[in-house]
Amino acid sequence: MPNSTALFPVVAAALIDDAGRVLVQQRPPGKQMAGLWEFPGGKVEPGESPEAALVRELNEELALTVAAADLYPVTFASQALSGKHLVLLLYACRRWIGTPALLDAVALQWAMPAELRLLPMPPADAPFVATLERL
Ligand SMILES: Nc1nc2c([nH]c(=O)n2[C@H]2C[C@H](O)[C@@H](COP(=O)(O)OP(=O)(O)OP(=O)(O)O)O2)c(=O)[nH]1
Repeated sequence: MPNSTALFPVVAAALIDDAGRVLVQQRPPGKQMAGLWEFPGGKVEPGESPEAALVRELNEELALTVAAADLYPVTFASQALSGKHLVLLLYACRRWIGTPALLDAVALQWAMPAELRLLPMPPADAPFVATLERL
């Protein structure tokens, strides 16, 4: 029997600066997983490519201008989440225009990949940290 669980596509970016630090943001109160630290990004809207969605989200959440060509697929997570099935695509990005602005999150911080282990993050993100440490 086919599995009818709806896929829930989400894109996220590891913005990596010249020092090798990665930008994470803290989810605001009232949202699912409030208070956890995440990679900037969000849901892929119907009809949108993952890259277009991430370019849009980085602009909406951080006021950054990013070219789709500067988004490099790194890895993904696949897990059940609230009755749906989350497919979370992680991209790396080392080039953007602008300075990250706090438009959506409670707080932003640049952290070395090893330091991310100390932050509470959504369950799907845990394997991403080890992958980023190896980049
Ligand atoms: N952006 C992001 N979302 C993540 C990460 N890890 C993780 O499990 N998620 C989950 C949390 C949410 O269930 C979903 C993203 O939804 P969201 O509510 O942040 O998306 P959005 O920015 O499009 O939000 P909105 O327009 O509905 O306010 O993916 C992550 O590292 N970054």
